[in-house]
Formats: sequence, structure tokens, C-alpha cells
Amino acid sequence: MSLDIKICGLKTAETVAAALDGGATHIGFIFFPKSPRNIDPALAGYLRRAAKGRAKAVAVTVDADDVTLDGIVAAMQPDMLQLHGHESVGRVLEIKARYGLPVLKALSLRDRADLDQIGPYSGVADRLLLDAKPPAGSDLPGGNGVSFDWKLLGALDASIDYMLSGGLNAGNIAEALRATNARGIDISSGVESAPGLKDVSLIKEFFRAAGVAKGAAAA
Ligand SMILES: O=C(O)c1ccccc1N[C@@H]1O[C@H](COP(=O)(O)O)[C@@H](O)[C@H]1O
Repeated sequence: MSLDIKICGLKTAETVAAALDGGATHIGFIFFPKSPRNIDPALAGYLRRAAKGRAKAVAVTVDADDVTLDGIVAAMQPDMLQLHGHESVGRVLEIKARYGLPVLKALSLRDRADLDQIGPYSGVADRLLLDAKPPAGSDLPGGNGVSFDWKLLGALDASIDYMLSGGLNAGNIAEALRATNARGIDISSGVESAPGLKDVSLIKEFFRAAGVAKGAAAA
């Protein structure tokens, strides 16, 4: 089984290198001022150039308008846009047409009824990112380090391609892969020593655990 691995919320050359050395297929940069992982588009552009050809660079935005997206796309030249807000199906189509970039649309889940969001975006977004709903009072739509009940995803058609996120870490990645058909995983706070502070040793530990989990799934 091939598994895409996205390390999200990177801000330094050292942690980008750790993600690439570990085998990340995607590296994510957050453009959301309330986030401790928020990054300047020019710095993201500098960091992503180091990854050219090694991993896809993903720009993560939240209900961003065209002016904001224009600035990010020009400065960073991402390979993919992650839309992590309440972007409608129509807005996803508009963004795809404007930038000609693949879109990873995040949907937040807590219970079975939340799965109804998936149908309208299938075939519109290039890929779905299934994340947990933020806890009450959180300022962040993602990056909260909380999981949802992965058993919910058992109800999904096996053909649906999604990345799984929300509270993943070295300790639970094996269980997450056993419980779901995720073809990709996305992790942020699970490889941090404090909010917004990525930790090289935690990144290494995560890749070790994900490798073991993948091996067990293939056996
Ligand atoms: O990480 C953030 O601060 C963030 C801010 C705004 C939108 C999305 C954000 N992060 C995304 O959320 C997932 C899950 O994070 P975690 O692993 O539970 O901490 C993360 O992978 C980002 O794509």
C-alpha cells in the first residue's frame, strides 16, 4: 500500500529537511494569522524551493479571498492548495479555475451526519482531507491535535480517496491506519514540542512509527 504523508505547519529549514528525509510526500505551510504555525508567504516560498522535486508543497488557507490567495500563490508557488475553511463547492471550483492547481478540501467530522458533506465535494476537490471538528472555543479550524472516531469512516465507499488528519501521532498512527482506508495522512501538532514548534526528533519518531504501521498493513 502506498501512503502519502504530509507534515503540516512547517516554518524552518531544519524541520523541512527532517520531513523530506523522513519521506514526506507533502509539506504544508499555514497561512492563517491566528495559528501559531502561520508563515510569511515569502519564507514559505524560500522553504518550498528546497523541496522541489522531493515533495509537493501545499498552501493551507482558511476562507481566503482572491487577493490573499493571489499573494500566496505568487510568492510561494505551491503545488496544491488546501482549503481548510467553509469554502463552498462553488468556491472550490472558482479557485481551481483561477489558479489551475489541485485542491485538497478539508472537511471536519464528529458524527455520522457529518459524512453527508463528502458527497458534494467528491469529484470537485482533487482530494479530501478528513479532519476532526475543532473543540469548542478553539480559534483554529485545524491543528488542534484532536481526533474523531475513525470507525465512522467504515461507512464510506472504498473508492473515496482521502487523507486522514486530526490528532495523529507516533503512538496512534498504527491504529488509525488499521481502522481506515486512508491513502494519505496529515500531521501537525503531533510532531511539536509546543504549539507551532516542530521537533525534529518527533518528526523522525513519527516516520519510524508510520513505516512500521505500513509494513504491518502490507503483511
Ligand atoms: O495547524 C494549524 O494551525 C491550522 C490552521 C488553520 C487551518 C488548518 C490547520 N492545520 C491543519 O489541521 C490538520 C490537523 O492538525 P493536527 O495534526 O490535529 O494538529 C493539520 O494537518 C493541518 O493540515
